[in-house]
This record gives sequence, C-alpha cells and structure tokens, in this order.
Amino acid sequence: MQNVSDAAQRLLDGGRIADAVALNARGVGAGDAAALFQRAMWTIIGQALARDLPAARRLLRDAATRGHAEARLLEITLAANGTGATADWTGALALLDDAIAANDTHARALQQLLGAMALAPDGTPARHPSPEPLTDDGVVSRVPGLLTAAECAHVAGSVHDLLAPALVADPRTGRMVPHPIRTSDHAVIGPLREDVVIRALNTRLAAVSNTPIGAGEALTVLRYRPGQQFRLHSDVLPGTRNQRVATVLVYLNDDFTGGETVFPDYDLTIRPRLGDAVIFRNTDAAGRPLAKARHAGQPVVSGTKWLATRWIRARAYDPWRGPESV
Ligand SMILES: O=C(O)CCC(=O)C(=O)O
Ligand SMILES: [Fe+2]
Repeated sequence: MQNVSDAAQRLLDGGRIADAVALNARGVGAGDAAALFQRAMWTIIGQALARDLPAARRLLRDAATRGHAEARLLEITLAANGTGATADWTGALALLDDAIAANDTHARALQQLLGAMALAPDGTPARHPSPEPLTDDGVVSRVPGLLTAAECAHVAGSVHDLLAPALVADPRTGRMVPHPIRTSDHAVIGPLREDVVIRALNTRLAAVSNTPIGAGEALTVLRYRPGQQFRLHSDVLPGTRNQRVATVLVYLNDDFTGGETVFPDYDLTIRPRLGDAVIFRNTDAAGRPLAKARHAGQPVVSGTKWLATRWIRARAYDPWRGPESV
C-alpha cells in the first residue's frame, strides 16, 4: 500500500490538498501503516492538515504497532522530548526496547550510546563534571570532555542532510540573504530530530549550565570550512521577551586549524578540543546584556570545524510556538 501514500504525497505536492487528504484517509481507513505515518507527519508539520501533536502521537502509535519502522523511531523521539504528551523518559526507553526487539539497528545504536552514559531513571545525568572558570568573574567557563567522541559524532551525523548556509531575512526586502556575521553552514536539531541520545545530551548541557531543559533553544550544529567564521558578536537578541541569558558551545571535533573561540574583552582564546564545552553568560544578574561576553569564532584555516550551540533563554517556552511564546 506504499503506493497510496506516495500517490497522496504527489497530489499534495501538486497542490491538490483535498484529494491528497482523501486518498490518505482511504489508506488510513484500510489500516495501512504508511498512510498512518503520513497522516501523522502532516499532523505534526501542519501540512494538508492542522497541527495536532497529541493526534499525531496516536497515529504514530498505530503505525508503529503495524510495524512501521520510521514511525516507531519518531515515536521514541517524541516520547523522550515531550512532543504531543508530557516527556516520558521511561516510556521512551520501553519503546526503544520494543524497536530493538523488532531488530531495528538504529534503535540498537541509540541504546548503545545511552548505555555508555551514567543516567538517572529520569534521563538526567547521574553525575556531571563542574565547569572550570576561564575568567575571574565566572562569566566564561569550560567543561573538559563533557561529550565523548561517539556522542560528538552522533550529534554531527544527525544533521548531515540538513546543513545549509545560515540565512537571515533582509529587513528591507524580506528576502533570505546570507547571514552577515555567520558564514558557516548550520542545522537545527528540532523536536523531530531530538532523539533519545540528543535529548540526553541536551539534558546534560542543561545540568552543567544549571539551566532548565525547557529554556534551551534547539541544539544547533555549525560547520565551518576553511575561511568560514563567526564574526565578533553578542548572543543576546534585540527586543526579545525571553532573552538568551547563557550559551553552551560544544566542540564536536578538533582535527582542524584556526577556528578558536575568542572573547576579546577578556583577552581569552579558547582552542577547541573535541568534547569540551564552553559555557558563558550573556546577561548580568538584572538581565541586562553583558557587553564583555562578546565573542567570535575565528576563521578556520584548514580542515572542517564542527560545533554544537545551545542558546539558553531566560525562561522555558513551547518549542512549537517559539521562544517568544512565554
Ligand atoms: O564558533 C565558535 O567558536 C563560536 C560560536 C558562537 O559564537 C555561537 O554559536 O554563538
Ligand atoms: Fe555566539
């Protein structure tokens, strides 16, 4: 019945939304797993159908029960990160076991990575190293070896198909133009990509930075090729109701030259080392921007630099409605 969902997708791509929905509904009515998964995706993205995350979870459950491998994996991801229902780490691990029992090799790889972490039953790290201050005032600190090489590879690998040049809207034309400050490629690991491993890592980044898991923006991966850089900037945003109070950077590799992170106001140059995290505050205790936290990613000279960034807001927010939704 794969052809039903394929045909429905073609109708949708051709703009025939009602026909697409009707054809998909025929497949769903016949209990077709691919059609159920397709309806789940439309219901998550809000394409063809209105977004309804709890309904999407029910559709994924149904598709997974009928042996749809992608539905099974996505269900695990959403259970862990709380999309369409309250985050349920124990439930996600039980679903992961089900997938492994069904011989899903990807699920097994995820479990292997989790098995190497020391996690409490709720998915938080059982222990984690303390940040070492890099500045006297405690604004910038480092956590050596926060992620293992395998974890770094998983983060970078999870976005291989998503990396694209960073673009921003030109305020005059509204057109998307290359980012003037950041010349790297980037990819955002949103809730659909935040699998159990990434979720556990985000939970670790929240723990070491002593910030709530729900206040972090989606983990963003940056890839710098030779000559690419992140020019001097501050991570605070103008006119926001939910400021970026802190940032956690994680170096995902170190087999390149150049690409140091520099804080000129502190005369501080940080040489990236695989798995090291750098944590810094962007605002003072009163929530005002901290000018001295300005920083840059120096141009890469040779090789490719991979970095993950977690910009952390003042307050938790709904990832589907955005950081301004609080
Ligand atoms: O690439 C770097 O070292 C800096 C990255 C950065 O400034 C950021 O992600 O906000
Ligand atoms: Fe930055």
